[in-house]
Amino acid sequence: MRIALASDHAAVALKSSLASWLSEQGHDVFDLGADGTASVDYPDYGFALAAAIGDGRAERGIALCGSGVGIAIAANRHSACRCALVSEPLSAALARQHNDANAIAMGARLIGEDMAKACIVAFLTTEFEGGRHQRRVDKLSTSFSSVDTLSAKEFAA
Ligand SMILES: O=C(CO)[C@H](O)[C@H](O)[C@H](O)COP(=O)(O)O
Repeated sequence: MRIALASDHAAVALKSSLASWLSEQGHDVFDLGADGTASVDYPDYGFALAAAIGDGRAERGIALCGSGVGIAIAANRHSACRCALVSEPLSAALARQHNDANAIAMGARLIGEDMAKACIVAFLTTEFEGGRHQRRVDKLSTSFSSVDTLSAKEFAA
């Protein structure tokens, strides 16, 4: 599978370990940075990851920062990216089964390497269930500009 990884400075070491591990398993892995521990801004890397999914370079993405929160928010600004923040494998599996997530985000300051790997295994091996979930995932493609102008009442209708 073509898998993109991206992180800010807080998760460079974890990203490097995960990239090697995924490559050893035969995945086509590419690392979008960051390349060192100098302080950088997670939106730049979340956007890069989402863009790689959006233009087809990557089938899946793994986004890492200190908590996973910031880079997940950034990645999800791109309409092509459905990035789930996970810290255990069940959430990663559900993100595939119900949400057809094409990226996961994890926090390098919150979870260890073994747990990150368990989340990735669940993420890469679980299929989207479709059915009622497809309708909901389709709704996620509502454009941001449309969302911005809708009232809560219109969403519920
Ligand atoms: O986005 C985050 C918080 O939700 C990440 O944890 C970042 O990695 C973190 O904010 C970076 O913090 P730092 O103090 O600049 O290392």
